Amino acid sequence: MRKPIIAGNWKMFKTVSEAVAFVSDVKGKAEIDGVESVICAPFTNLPALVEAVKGTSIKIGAQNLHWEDSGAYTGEISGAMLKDLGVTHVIIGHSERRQYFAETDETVNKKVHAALKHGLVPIVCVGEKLEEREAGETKNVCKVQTEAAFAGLSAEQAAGVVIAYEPIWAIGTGKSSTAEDANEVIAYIRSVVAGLYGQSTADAVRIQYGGSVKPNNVREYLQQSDIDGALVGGASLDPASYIQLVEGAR
Ligand SMILES: O=C(CO)COP(=O)(O)O
Repeated sequence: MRKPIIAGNWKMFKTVSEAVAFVSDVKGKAEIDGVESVICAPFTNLPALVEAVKGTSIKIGAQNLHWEDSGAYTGEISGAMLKDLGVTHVIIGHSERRQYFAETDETVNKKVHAALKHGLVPIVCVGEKLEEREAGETKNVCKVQTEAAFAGLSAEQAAGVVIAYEPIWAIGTGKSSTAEDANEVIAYIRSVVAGLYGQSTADAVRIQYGGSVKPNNVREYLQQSDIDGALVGGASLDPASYIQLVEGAR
């Protein structure tokens, strides 16, 4: 049984005081036995959030990292730094980073290796653009991105990676993929992992859906055979909504 994982991607939202207030609102509520609940916040919030969730089952993630441990990389943050803070997860290769910050399949792969080296759970984002979907390229795009992200990983490392399938046209648009369509692509992504490592590794890898997930549709996604969680942007920012998202994965 794969443990469902709900991760909030706060993107560039919330100050430190807003982040701490959020945790006091969701404490004891966005904590459901058998569901992993992770808040992926801006770097500036991470120390205060790690402190605020102490004694709860809520975990804290970052939204990016650099692949080197240290060095002359102005403005960057390393996996070693995140681990030292008490961060447990890190989003890698979000489509916004691929689009606006020149993230490539190659840098995604380097970052996945760096995260695993430091004992961080990588949440690797893959997904197609609207024009790729319309051209019938959805599965191929996901295959190429998944294989590139996993390059050089052992089966044991691969089993610990979380994949987030996020069709780009569904992000922040309110136009979510149907649960059946998302499940079909996610099952396909699992078959790609099986092709690389065999079925038992593929069965261990957790694959989330992301893109306009809300409290009123989260359950539908999680009921599908291959969808193991959700990576949620907008609807993860409000405490009441975040609690419902975690409850929806029960
Ligand atoms: O990008 C996303 C999560 O990483 C999805 O964002 P929305 O939930 O706001 O569509």
